[in-house]
Amino acid sequence: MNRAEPLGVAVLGAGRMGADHVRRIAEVIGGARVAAVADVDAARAEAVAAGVAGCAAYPDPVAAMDDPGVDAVLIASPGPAHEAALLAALERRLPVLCEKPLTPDAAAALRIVHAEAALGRRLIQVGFMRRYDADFQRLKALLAGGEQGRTLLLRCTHRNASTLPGFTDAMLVNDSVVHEIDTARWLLGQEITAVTVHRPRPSGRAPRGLGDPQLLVFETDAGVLVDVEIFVSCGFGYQVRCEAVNEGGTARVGDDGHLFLNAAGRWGGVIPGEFTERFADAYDREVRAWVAAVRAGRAEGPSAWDGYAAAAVCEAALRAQREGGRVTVESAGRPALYEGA
Ligand SMILES: NC(=O)C1=CN([C@@H]2O[C@H](COP(=O)(O)OP(=O)(O)OC[C@H]3O[C@@H](n4cnc5c(N)ncnc54)[C@H](O)[C@@H]3O)[C@@H](O)[C@H]2O)C=CC1
Ligand SMILES: O=C1[C@@H](O)[C@H](O)[C@@H](O)[C@H](O)[C@H]1O
Repeated sequence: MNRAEPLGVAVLGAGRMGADHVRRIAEVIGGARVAAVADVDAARAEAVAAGVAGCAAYPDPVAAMDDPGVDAVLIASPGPAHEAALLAALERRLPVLCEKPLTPDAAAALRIVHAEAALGRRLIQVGFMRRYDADFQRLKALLAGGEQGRTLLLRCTHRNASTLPGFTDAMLVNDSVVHEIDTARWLLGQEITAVTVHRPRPSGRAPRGLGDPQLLVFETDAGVLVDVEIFVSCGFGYQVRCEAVNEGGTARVGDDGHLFLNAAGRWGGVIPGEFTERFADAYDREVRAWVAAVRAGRAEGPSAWDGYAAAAVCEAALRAQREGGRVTVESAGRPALYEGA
């Protein structure tokens, strides 16, 4: 599908991420234009579309996909709305960039994998944007190079300053830890096979009903342990760190790239406030790569299978949260479409 004219994108969901992706496509990346915006909150869709020349607003996401100017879809509605939007896009053979999680549960994710596999070609990329972050890419290259030997442990920290009321234990896994699940699979090239969840006493800052922070320990099929501190009401900013403990050294990303000072008996740096700031460059690279691939008729980046694999691990983590103990991950067979990907 090599094409000269810009790719016409329908953005579904005009909330925080959707509005930011609209700005990114309209003003930052080139090669694409926002042809339509849809939000079940019609006023929100209209307000966002009004800022973009030639962009139509719809209250119905399917109507937006059917806009004549639309060649591809970016899904930025909440996770539970993803399955319906993905199936409608696949039915129309429209390439999709779907914000994480692919779906909040493994059964729905598997339905998407099977629907795409039945078409015989990849149309879906999942928005695991850390794969596009320069620091994480450096860490991946270092691990792949093998100069520090085999990785033994991956130690992850994921902190948000605060979260909205209504954030649940399940969202802690499906919306937040899902990033570490994908990051670990991608960095290590291994599958996660089991998970245990540990809960300290909850912070007084956590929204009512949320057990925050939590410590999740994942085991991979090659015997690596991945621990994740998830703390979504830490109060002081947005902090994502990942340290690989290898046979011959350690390598960490997370603070580098930001100002780090030593001064008069103190050390420290600047902590970004939000993911939109910390991963701004990764989101730009992600959407730019998606547009370039779609315009060239290719599919790349995290696949629907990666979305399913993460959902299967999330499901095991939710069971571990509820029931305690060590829970093994149950995974379906990988369709041929995703072999070697
Ligand atoms: N990659 C990343 O770092 C991040 C990804 N996300 C993901 O982005 C997606 C959206 O998250 P936010 O923008 O934070 O949520 P939000 O709540 O700010 O916005 C969601 C918008 O979707 C609309 N909406 C609800 N149902 C819809 C439907 N069926 N069709 C179309 N629009 C619908 C809502 O009215 C709202 O305007 C989620 O999948 C979330 O997990 C969110 C934050 C960061
Ligand atoms: O994807 C994201 C949010 O949905 C999630 O709620 C946050 O915890 C993550 O840090 C952010 O990257």
